Amino acid sequence: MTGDLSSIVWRLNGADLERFRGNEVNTSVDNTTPTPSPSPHVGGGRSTPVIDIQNLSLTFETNDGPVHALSDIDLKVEKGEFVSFIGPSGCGKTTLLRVIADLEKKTAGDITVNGTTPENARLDRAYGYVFQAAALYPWRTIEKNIALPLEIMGLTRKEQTARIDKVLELVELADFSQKFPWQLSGGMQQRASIARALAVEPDLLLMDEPFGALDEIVRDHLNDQLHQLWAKTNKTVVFVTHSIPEAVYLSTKIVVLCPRPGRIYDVIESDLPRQRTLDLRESPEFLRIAQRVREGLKAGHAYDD
Ligand SMILES: Nc1ncnc2c1ncn2[C@@H]1O[C@H](COP(=O)(O)OP(=O)(O)OP(=O)(O)O)[C@@H](O)[C@H]1O
Repeated sequence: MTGDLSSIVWRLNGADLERFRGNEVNTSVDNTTPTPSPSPHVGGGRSTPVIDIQNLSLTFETNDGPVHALSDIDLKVEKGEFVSFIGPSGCGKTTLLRVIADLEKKTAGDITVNGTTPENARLDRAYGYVFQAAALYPWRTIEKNIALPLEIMGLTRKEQTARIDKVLELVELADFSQKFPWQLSGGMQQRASIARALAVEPDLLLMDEPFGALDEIVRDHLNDQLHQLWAKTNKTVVFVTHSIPEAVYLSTKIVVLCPRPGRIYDVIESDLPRQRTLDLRESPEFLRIAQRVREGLKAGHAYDD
C-alpha cells in the first residue's frame, strides 16, 4: 500500500509534495515552479488520449530481489472518461497511478500524459492527486486549507475567495469554511480534501482510494457527489478502488488488474448512462457489469498465495 503519503496534491509536483509533508508551506519557494501555461501538449488535438500507456512495466529492485509491480500495461484514457482501477491488494493499482503522476518511474514501455511525458505533465501541473487520507493541515481552517494551493499559484485574494466559495458549495461544506479539520467528520474532511484538489481546476484528477476508510453510507453519498461533479465538469478521472459497486457506479471504463506480476486482466467499457443516481445499482445493467468485474477479480486472484 503506497497511498499513505498524506494529503491532496493540487497540480503539485512530487517535490512540492515532499516539501508539504508535515510543514507549513513556504509559498515563496514554489514561485520557482512555472505557472501552468497553455502547454502545447495540453488538450493538443481531440484524438490524443489524455493518458496513453503502451507495454509499460515497472520492477522495483528490493533487498529481497525484484518485485514486478507492473507488467505489459496497455491502456488509453480519453478526455472526459472516468476510469477505475480495481484489483486485489498488491496488483499495482497505486503504482500505476503513481507512474501516471510521475511519482514512480517506469522501467520499460511508453507513457504519455496530456501528450507529453509524465514529468512534463507534472511540471505543467496538469493533474490533481487525491491520496487515501485527507490529512488536511490541522492548524488551518477549511477555507485556509483550500486556499493553500491557490496562494502558491499566486491568485489574488479575490480570486481565491471566489474559487473557495465555489468548491465549498460543490462539496456542500459552505457552512464549515471557518472550522478546523478536527472539528469535521471523516467524510467531511475527505470532501474538504476533494474541494482543495478541485479548487485549482485541473482537467485530470488522479484519486487513490479516497473513500476507502469511510463507512458505507458516507461513501455512497460521496460517490454520488463525485459522480455529479464529474458529470458537471467533464473532467477526466482515474480512480483506484477495491469496491465493485463504487467502480461500476462511477466509471465509464473499469480496468481489472491482477497480481504477480501486476497486469491488466480485463477492461470493461460501461454502457451505463452518463447521468446516474444510486438506485441504478439495482438495475440489471449495473449488476451485469458488476458480475463481469467480479469474475475478473476471481479469475485473476490466486487464493492459495
Ligand atoms: N516502493 C516500493 N518498493 C518495493 N516494492 C513496492 C514499492 N511500492 C509498491 N511495491 C510493491 O509493488 C506491488 C504493487 O503495489 P501497489 O501498492 O501498487 O498495489 P495496490 O494494488 O495499490 O495494493 P493496495 O490495494 O493494497 O493498495 C506490491 O507487491 C508492493 O509490495
